[in-house]
Parts: sequence; C-alpha cells; structure tokens
Amino acid sequence: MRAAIVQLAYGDAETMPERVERVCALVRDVAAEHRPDLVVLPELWGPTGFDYRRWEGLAEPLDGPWVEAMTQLAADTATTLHAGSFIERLAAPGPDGRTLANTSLLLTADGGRTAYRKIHRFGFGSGEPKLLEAGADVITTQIASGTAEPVTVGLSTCYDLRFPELYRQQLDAGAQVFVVPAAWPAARVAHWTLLGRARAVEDQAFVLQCNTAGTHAGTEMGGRSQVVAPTGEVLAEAGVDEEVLVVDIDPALVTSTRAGFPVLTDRRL
Ligand SMILES: O=C(O)CCC(=O)C(=O)O
Repeated sequence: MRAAIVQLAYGDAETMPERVERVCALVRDVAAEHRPDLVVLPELWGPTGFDYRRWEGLAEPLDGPWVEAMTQLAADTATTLHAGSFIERLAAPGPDGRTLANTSLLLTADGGRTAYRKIHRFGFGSGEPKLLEAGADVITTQIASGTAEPVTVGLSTCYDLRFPELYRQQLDAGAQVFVVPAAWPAARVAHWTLLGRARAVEDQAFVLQCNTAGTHAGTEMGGRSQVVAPTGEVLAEAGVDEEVLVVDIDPALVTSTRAGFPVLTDRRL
C-alpha cells in the first residue's frame, strides 16, 4: 500500500478558503505523480489547530462545503483520502452542552465516509475542553490496500496519541495501521515522535503520523511527520517545513511481526 503523508505548513495570513484551494491543488499533484492508495492530511488544517477564536465561525456540518470539497478530491484523485480533521457543527448539543467537535474524516474514492470525533480534548480546561464535545466512539475501518486484501485502519487525532488504551481498543478491533493527523507543537515534538514509535512497537502495527508545520496563533508547530513499521523502524520522517512523505508499506509485515515475536499473545486482561 502506498501512503502519501502531506505535512502542511501554514501561518495566520492565509484564509481557510485560500488554504483549501492550495491543498486541493497539492493533493491533485501528489496523486498524479505518485499514485498513492492513501493520502493523509493533518488535524484542523482548514480552521487551524490553535486559533480557537475562529472555530465557531469556521465550523461546518457533515454535509458542509469543506466535506463536499474533500469528498470530491477523493473521487477526482481516485484515492482514499484521510482529510485530516475539521470543526464539525453538531446537529444538537452533546452531553457537555457543546455543539462543536474535532472530527476526522476518511473518504473513499467511491463516496464512502468514516468519521471519528477526537476523544481526548487537548487544552487542560481551555481550548478544546472548553469549546468542543468529546468523541465517544473507537473507530476502525477497512480500506483498499493496493492488493487483494483490504487493510484495517484505526483513527485517532493528535493528543489521543498519549493514551495507549485507545490503540489497544483499536488493536482488538483488528487495526493493522494507525492513522494520526495532528497539530502538535514544536515545544513537545520529541514526545510526538517517541509516542508514535511506542504505539507501533507495543501494538505491532504501522503508525502513519501527519503533523502540521509553520507558526499560527503564536504557536510553532513541530512537523516531523513519520511512518513507523510494526517493528518500530522509522520508514520515513519529515523535517519541520511543508513536505510530502511517500512510503510503500506492506500490511503482511504486521502479521509476520506479530507471529515472529508474539508478545501480544501474552497480554493478561
Ligand atoms: O499532547 C500534546 O503535546 C499536543 C496535543 C495537541 O496539540 C492537540 O491535541 O491538539
């Protein structure tokens, strides 16, 4: 399976419509040049990861224009597109009384859609916990892998990476690949790369991490997107600017790693 991890850089000057147009053109170019099976974009790259004041105004329902543009992009490029996440306007307030969520979308070329609402909200009382509802559902789904066998991917977002129990639940649901879009700051980027490797090693799964680069709302993003094999080997790592990683991964390596070093069979639940 060929994956293209599109690490986007942005600042405060670019508007969301300008960025959507730029990113659509970039993804079309990547798809035409590399023919990936899966393209991954970062968390909240449209409304921005840290400019919370804009979220209310930039929120959209699941049938809004951003989702429509991403659905069209998946169809036009004939790839599965993990579109990163957006600020979803919910039809009704959730248990915390909020009407917004940080929602990731996996879109297939034939119009299929899997949504994941970020479970662990980042901000310690401000930002996400103050403004957003938390997701409640662990999400895995099967996608085409470029071979006869589909591959099972688990969806999570940014701060979720700090909570290994989520990945164990995805593992138990059959996940072979974890896809993690993020807007992870430079200040803690060493945690981002370390935790991605940890999730790969402990669950013997591929980890595809797509971070944001640039500086917006006064927060410098960390970049360093990476693709980690079930053995823990880092197959590709980005720098700190906008960059596209194109990596061929073999889902059979998950099976052979789990069979060759069967640590998961020693779990005591
Ligand atoms: O956990 C971290 O250090 C960063 C998390 C974050 O920025 C987010 O979830 O948006």
